[in-house]
Amino acid sequence: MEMTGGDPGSGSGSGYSWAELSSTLMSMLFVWSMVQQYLPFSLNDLLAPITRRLLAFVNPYVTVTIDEHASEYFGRSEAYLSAEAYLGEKFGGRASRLRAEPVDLGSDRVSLALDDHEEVADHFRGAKVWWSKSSKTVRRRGDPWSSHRSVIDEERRSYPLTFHRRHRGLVETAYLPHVLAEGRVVAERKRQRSLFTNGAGSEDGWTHVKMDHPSTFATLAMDPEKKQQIIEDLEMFRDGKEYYASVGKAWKRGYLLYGPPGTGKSTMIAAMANFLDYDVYDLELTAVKSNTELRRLFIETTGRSIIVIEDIDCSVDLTGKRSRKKQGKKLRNKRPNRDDDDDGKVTLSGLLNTIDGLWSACGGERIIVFTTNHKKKLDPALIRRGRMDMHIEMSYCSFEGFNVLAKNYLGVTNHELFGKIRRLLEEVDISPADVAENLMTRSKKKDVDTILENLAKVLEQAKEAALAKASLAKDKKDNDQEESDDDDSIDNEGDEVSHFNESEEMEDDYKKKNKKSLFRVLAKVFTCN
Ligand SMILES: Nc1ncnc2c1ncn2[C@@H]1O[C@H](COP(=O)(O)OP(=O)(O)OP(=O)(O)O)[C@@H](O)[C@H]1O
Ligand SMILES: [Mg+2]
Repeated sequence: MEMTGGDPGSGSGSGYSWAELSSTLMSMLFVWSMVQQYLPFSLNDLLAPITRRLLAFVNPYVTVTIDEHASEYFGRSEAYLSAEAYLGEKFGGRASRLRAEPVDLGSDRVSLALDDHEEVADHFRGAKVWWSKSSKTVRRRGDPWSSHRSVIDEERRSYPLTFHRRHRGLVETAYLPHVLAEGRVVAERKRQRSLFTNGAGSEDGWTHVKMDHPSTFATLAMDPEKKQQIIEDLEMFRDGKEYYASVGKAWKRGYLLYGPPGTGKSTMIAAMANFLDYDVYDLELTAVKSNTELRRLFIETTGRSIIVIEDIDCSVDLTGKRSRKKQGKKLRNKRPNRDDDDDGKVTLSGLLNTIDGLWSACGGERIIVFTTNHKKKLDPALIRRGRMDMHIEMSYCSFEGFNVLAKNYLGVTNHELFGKIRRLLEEVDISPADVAENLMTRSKKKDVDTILENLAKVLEQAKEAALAKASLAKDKKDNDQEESDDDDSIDNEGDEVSHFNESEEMEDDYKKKNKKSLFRVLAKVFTCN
């Protein structure tokens, strides 16, 4: 906000004639501008402060300007948005020129704001103030971090607020806080949550649609205790503005969701966003061309949002292990460094620096969520506490999880087959996605008995398949062991050990994936019968 002496525009002041004063001022200014043209520059400079003081003496009005952008490269300022919401709500029915904007993409609701150069008078505790709306085109450099110095013309709007200087204290301490608080309430009421995505062909970074995902914590199948812990953690975060300020921490929190495919990681993110009433920024890292672009995308996110990077291990070559292996042993202990910049792709250090930069530079609460199927493959620096504060494992379907799904999909909380299904779920790894798929009714007539019987059959088949695989794997391991006992010349160097472990781990994941597809096949066979 900027405060200057100024002109209240039309309307009557309190206690004397504004029209008289206005015409006197106009005449003075006119004469002064004529005289100025004939004065040398140095004299003009000398007289400028005196002129300003003289004008302030004869013009008792002060103007405070609320700009659309607090800083050149940041989004629209919160103060501006609040003032806009306040004025739209209060004068929407009275101002003669208004601008209608859809509340959101695809929305049929519109919000009303004052049109450019429109003016309205407001009254507050006996004081009269004038709001107007002005706009100007500014020329600014494009991306501040980019080496390409493009220049962009941008329309910048502002709300100048004018009042008599004797109301200055009232405006500063009571009226403006009142406008901002009221505006925030109105904006909150009208707000429609959005799902932002990048890489949709838009040059400007994010594009958004209405966020409309039905997932809630009530419909999420997982261990109830763990679920409660997460809900409490989110509540602590949401209501923790003062706490975060008091301990000197940025109001941000990171969650790492890991677990096999189909266990509800993406579903959990939607439930989190619905619970907190936050926007979601789904960041597709493979579509980000450089660290520079990544920084810009992060900075463009707004407060009260969840920034999501799904399958972080697959997105880019971010895993320390993999990159180190590629670069050779010499680099094994190298920490991600701050200097490696834009070489045309996002790097681990670029991502770390961007997160840390966002954490310290941007106000407003933000959550960042990474998801992965392979937690062990991630560089520890990426997921250390402080960046990823809470690590949440999403696991195969438990009986408690099944109960939630049965209630969601079939509307049942008990059945004679529940006991059997419980025992099978304890022995078989099946994802909630696969259970959900089996619980989907294929016809209008919901035959709960048949559906649950089919699920029990799928679980039994899966159990047999798993046993057969385990016995095959055991035979293979015994064979390998015999062969390796025969060969004493193997060099058990650390790197090779870790390589061996990793390939084993990958094989494990591969097995799990196969098991999952096996479930899918079985599910299909049974649902077709
Ligand atoms: N825990 C769960 N609770 C309720 N529904 C679930 C759960 N897990 C999976 N589902 C169902 O399965 C579908 C797929 O789940 P989701 O996309 O969340 O899995 P994911 O863990 O993100 O998998 P991936 O690792 O492949 O991304 C969801 O649309 C949802 O219907
Ligand atoms: Mg997912």
